[in-house]
Amino acid sequence: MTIDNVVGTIEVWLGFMTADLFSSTQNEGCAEYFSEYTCLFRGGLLSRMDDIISELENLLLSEPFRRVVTPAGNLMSVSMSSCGAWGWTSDHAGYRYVSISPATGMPWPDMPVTFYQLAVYFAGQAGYHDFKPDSCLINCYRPGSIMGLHQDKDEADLSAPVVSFSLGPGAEFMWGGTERSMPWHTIHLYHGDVLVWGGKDRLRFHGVRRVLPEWNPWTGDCRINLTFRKTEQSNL
Ligand SMILES: O=C(O)CCC(=O)C(=O)O
Ligand SMILES: [Fe+2]
Repeated sequence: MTIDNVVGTIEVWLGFMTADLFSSTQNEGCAEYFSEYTCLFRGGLLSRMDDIISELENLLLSEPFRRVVTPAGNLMSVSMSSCGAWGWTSDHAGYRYVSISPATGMPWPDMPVTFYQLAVYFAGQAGYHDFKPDSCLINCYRPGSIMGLHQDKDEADLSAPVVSFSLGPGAEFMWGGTERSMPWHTIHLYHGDVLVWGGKDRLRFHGVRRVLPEWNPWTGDCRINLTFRKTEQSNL
């Protein structure tokens, strides 16, 4: 790796870069680094879009997007669906993973093989081998939807990365530190992008500040984000 291609790939990350980055083999298949543990594959999904969208449409028939409330009783602006053995949900009792969809009373739809294989592939390219996601949360951001700064920490296995697919209108993704009070930087996520974070970055605060008012031929005005996680819940 040359200094040129490192510099060319970093949008705003200079403050977070460490000397480790230059000697790291953690994510040597990575396209763009944001740190040693976070990697972006711009447009990584574009060649598979037909398959992804048709699987998505199919699973949304049995598990449509729905809005959930936070434990404090606030309706989230993002609507959600899930597939895989475990689905993330929230209500007055708290944030958690469940194996039965609260909306349908049925197990969540199976995770499509295409989704699973792509998530495993990009995790591997980012240096996270043996990733076996058992949950895929699907978020739909309509114009005006946001997701506040948060950590993904409801998974029992924090050694596995989070693999995130972005579809549809672009978004300003906030990428912060391991404390809420730390400054955050903007990573622009666009249609077809894959972002993978894990290791020391696994508990970084992050969120979506804004979704661009765009119309996308595949998803219309809805930004869809899929996050693959290994939850390793034990009471299945
Ligand atoms: O929409 C995104 O890009 C991130 C979603 C997210 O952080 C989450 O679902 O936990
Ligand atoms: Fe998150």
